[in-house]
Amino acid sequence: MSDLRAHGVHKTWRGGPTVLEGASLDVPAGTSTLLTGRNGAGKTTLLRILAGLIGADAGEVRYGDLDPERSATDYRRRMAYLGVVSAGLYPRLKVRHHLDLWARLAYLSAAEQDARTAEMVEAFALRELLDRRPDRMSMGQRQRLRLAGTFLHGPELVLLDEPANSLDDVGLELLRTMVARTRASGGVLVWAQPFGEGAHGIDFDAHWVLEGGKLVPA
Ligand SMILES: Nc1ncnc2c1ncn2[C@@H]1O[C@H](COP(=O)(O)OP(=O)(O)OP(=O)(O)O)[C@@H](O)[C@H]1O
Repeated sequence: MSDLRAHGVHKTWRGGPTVLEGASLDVPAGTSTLLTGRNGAGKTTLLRILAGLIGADAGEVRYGDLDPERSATDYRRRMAYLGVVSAGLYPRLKVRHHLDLWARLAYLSAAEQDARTAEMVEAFALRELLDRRPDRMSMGQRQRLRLAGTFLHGPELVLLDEPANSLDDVGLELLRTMVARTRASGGVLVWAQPFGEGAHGIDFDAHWVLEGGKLVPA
C-alpha cells in the first residue's frame, strides 16, 4: 500500500478562474482525510486532478510511484473516484446488472466478481433492490448503488466528492464502515465536502481546508 502525495498543484480553467495555486497534500497509507472549503474553492477540481481525470497546469501527483497521467491504467485499477454529480447510472438497468457491468469493466474474474458483488450488496444494503431500476429508486438508494460501484473493485485509493449526499443515517453508517475498512486495509481515502457540513461522525486522521488555491490544515 502507498501514500498519496500532491505537490504544488496549479490549475486555471481555460477562460475561467485560477482555482489551485500551489496546493500540496500528503495522505499516508491507512489514513483518511477530510477536505473542505467554501463553494467554488476548488475541491472538485483538486479531487479530479488527484483521480487523474483532468491534468494540472503544474505540480505533481503520485500514489506511491504511480503518476496518474503516465501510468493511467495501473492508477485507475487501484483508484476509485465518486463524483458529486448524480451521474453514472443507467436509468433502466437493474441494480444487479449495474454490478455485473462494473465488475466486467474492472476485469474482475468470475470468482472475484461473485465475491465482490456479494460484499457490496451486503455493505450497501442492496439486496432488496437488486431487481430495481434507478429510475424507480430514491436519491439515497441511488447513492448507495453509486457507492457500491465505487468500492466494487476493491480500490486502495478512494476519492469521494460529497459522498454522504442524500444518505439517511443508515446509509451513512454503511459508508462509515467502508471508510473504516479502507483505512484498516492500508488504503488511502479523501472525502471532500463544503465547509460547515460537519464530519458526519467520522474520525478523520486529517482535515485540510482549501483556501485561496492552497491547502491549509484545519
Ligand atoms: N469545467 C470548468 N470550466 C471552467 N470553470 C470551472 C470548471 N469547473 C469548475 N470551474 C470553476 O472552478 C471553480 C472551482 O470549482 P469546483 O467545482 O472545483 O469547486 P468546489 O470547491 O468543488 O465547489 P462546491 O463546494 O460548490 O462543490 C469555480 O469557480 C468553478 O466555476
